[in-house]
Amino acid sequence: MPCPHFRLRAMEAELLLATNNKGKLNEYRELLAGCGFRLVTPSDKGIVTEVAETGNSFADNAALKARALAKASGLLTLADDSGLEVDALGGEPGVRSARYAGDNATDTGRIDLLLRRLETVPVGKRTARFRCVIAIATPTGQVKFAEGKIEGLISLAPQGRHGFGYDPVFFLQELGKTMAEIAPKEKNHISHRALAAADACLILKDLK
Ligand SMILES: O=P(O)(O)OP(=O)(O)OP(=O)(O)OC[C@H]1O[C@@H](n2cnc3c(O)ncnc32)[C@H](O)[C@@H]1O
Ligand SMILES: [Mg+2]
Repeated sequence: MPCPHFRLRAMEAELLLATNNKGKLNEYRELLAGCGFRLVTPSDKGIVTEVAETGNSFADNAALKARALAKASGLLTLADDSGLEVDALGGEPGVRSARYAGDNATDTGRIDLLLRRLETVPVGKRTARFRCVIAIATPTGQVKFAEGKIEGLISLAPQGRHGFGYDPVFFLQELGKTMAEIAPKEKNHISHRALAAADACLILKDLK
């Protein structure tokens, strides 16, 4: 007799996670686990699409990615555009967070550039926030949004091995640790993405 759990999962509709970022994917697998969809990736579906992130806001770029992949796959699709805003840099790198040190740069390269640009900025003026905007698109092009943010300080040097991107230099004052020093489960309780995903989950449950 087939396992009842298997039968339940087989009935769940698919939700495409439109991202090429493994760090985001890992986080969403946990964050969206109870939202009633079977999560699939572009590579699961054999879809290779690089969407040009030409928007001026996280919301515009999230919608561009979600719409393009929903159209290509015929599936309900969730995309995330996120990044770091540093007050002393007038909000940079912002929507350019992934491309901050050039198209082929690594996380380490981006962090090095950020720390160099902040070399003369004292600790008290290194305020920053991570923002995340989620766009959920239907194959017919309708889009709903959810968003979240978390405040922190840019540290003087990288610390910690968890997470991805700018996590090693994002210092959480209340915890006295960087985002890369806390366990993935803990990040998934407090992060910009966790807050956005909680709202996205309500939207998804509504769409079922
Ligand atoms: O567009 P996709 O394919 O989803 O992947 P991406 O890495 O290009 O993602 P974005 O365009 O949204 O760029 C966001 C960048 O901001 C940074 N970032 C976003 N969320 C982060 C987080 O939780 N921790 C650390 N850095 C983060 C990281 O460098 C990302 O590459
Ligand atoms: Mg991107």
